[in-house]
Amino acid sequence: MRSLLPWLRLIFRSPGRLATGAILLLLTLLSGIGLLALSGWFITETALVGALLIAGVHATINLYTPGGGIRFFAVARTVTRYAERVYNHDTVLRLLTTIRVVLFSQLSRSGRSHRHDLTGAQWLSRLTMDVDALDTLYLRLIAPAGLALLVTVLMLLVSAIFLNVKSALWLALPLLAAFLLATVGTYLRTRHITRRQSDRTEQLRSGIIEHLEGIAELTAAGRTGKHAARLLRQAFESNSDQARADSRTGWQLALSNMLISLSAVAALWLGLELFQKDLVSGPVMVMVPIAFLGLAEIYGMLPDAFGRLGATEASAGRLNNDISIAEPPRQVATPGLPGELSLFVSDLGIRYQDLPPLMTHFSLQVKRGEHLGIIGHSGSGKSSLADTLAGLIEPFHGSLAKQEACYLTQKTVLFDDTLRANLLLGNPSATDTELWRVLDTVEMADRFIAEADQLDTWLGSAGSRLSGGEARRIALARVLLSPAPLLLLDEPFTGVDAVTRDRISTRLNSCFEGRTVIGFGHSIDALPVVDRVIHLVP
Ligand SMILES: Nc1ncnc2c1ncn2[C@@H]1O[C@H](COP(=O)(O)OP(=O)(O)OP(=O)(O)O)[C@@H](O)[C@H]1O
Repeated sequence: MRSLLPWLRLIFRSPGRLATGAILLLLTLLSGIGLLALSGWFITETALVGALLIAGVHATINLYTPGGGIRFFAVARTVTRYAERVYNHDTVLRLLTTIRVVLFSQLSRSGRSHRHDLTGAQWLSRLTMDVDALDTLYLRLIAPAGLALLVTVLMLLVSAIFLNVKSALWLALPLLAAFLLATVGTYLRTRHITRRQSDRTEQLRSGIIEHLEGIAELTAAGRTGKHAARLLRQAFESNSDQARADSRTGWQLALSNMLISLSAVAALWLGLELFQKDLVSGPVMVMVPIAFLGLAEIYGMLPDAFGRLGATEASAGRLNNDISIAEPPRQVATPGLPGELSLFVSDLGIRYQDLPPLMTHFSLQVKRGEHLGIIGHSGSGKSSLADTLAGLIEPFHGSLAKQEACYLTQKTVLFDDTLRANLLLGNPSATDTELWRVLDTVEMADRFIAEADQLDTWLGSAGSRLSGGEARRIALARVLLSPAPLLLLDEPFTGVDAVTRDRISTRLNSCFEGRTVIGFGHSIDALPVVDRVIHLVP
């Protein structure tokens, strides 16, 4: 339950809205109960008056006031239900916005090192599922449970007034039991299953995304069937949990409904005793039990909501974990940058989560306009260092100061958009002439001049309409367009053949003039021309 606390605090940030929504829900429920109770009273009254008239006894009945009351409750029920739905769903959408904004602003502060274990699609799927589980916490669970208690107390007061206090106390017993069965009982009986089911669903969704992303590799290895069979098994396990939880929730609902019906029968029985002693009238004797039946509407909402509470806790736990790793950024000194330097790094330490440090006491000074190559074996920490210099990974100690930098990451990232839009990300004010010039530098101008749409050619999802080496050169062109004085290039020529690479390297010299460039690669050949080289040794 504790996992829900931060989210409950967030939900109760606007108590006025929540209270208004609850009042509208209460009015809907009371209109429904009023409609049932008054109709029961009226039908009994007319039946009794009819019987008296048949027996030749003089009797009169006022048809208009109760008839008007019944119409009032019927209209009020419809109107308040409509208003309640519109208002409360608007509240839920607002809550969703608040939760998303808070969550994403916290996550965006987290270092890249914390996000490596899931792909973008897996993150999206997981966060959507977990946030969706939270947004109905108030409307499905808190408001109905609170109102069920309130309406129950009101009903007991009505019984105390129309019957007597002793009857009300007797009637409180089955209602209290129905409430506990529908809420705490359902939660306790389903929480382990639904928590496990939530984890399994999360793993299944993640597995399906992985399957789709790796379908080419799986097909090539002839493992599609085996992989799909594993997913089907996971889906079966998740569905079995769901079925088990649904069955338990169904039983709780049935038992709680049975107790409400029992309370109605008990109210009739207690009323009958009072009727026989002439302490209540016949219509009142019928009205109270019928009003009790109206409680089934609000009680009926509870088992489903409490049956999902375990899954909601699991979602909240996962989100809390994401946020806790997202905060707080470590305090790394950012000294002033001496005028002649582009980058100053002193005593830097890099570490992934709780793993042993990847790098300690790393110091480096790069002069403005200098072209530096940092080379090392695979796994020596080049990309981690580049991420740290770019500010994507928070170092655990040391100090770092740099000029404004533009970073070509090791992974080529292109957006499902036009060539122009992809390039303009590097410099939104670049002219078409500048775009063609930079395309020429990376030897991609001819490729797109031949296209009908030229700069407006669509690149496809993640640049899927380009070869690996072509996509890399477009990503490089985007970085070259940036006006940043410091460029960080992680393996800039991945996928580009050696002859093309050498030609582009020569052209890059003029682009790099006056700018500081730090290239990261396995060997000096993999980088543009550099003035100085550093070897990273793991
Ligand atoms: N998110 C992460 N969590 C834990 N360890 C990581 C993470 N990312 C990288 N590492 C580890 O850090 C080490 C350095 O990785 P890094 O990617 O920086 O090396 P690299 O020199 O760029 O390698 P390559 O040339 O193969 O790209 C490796 O041992 C790698 O397994």
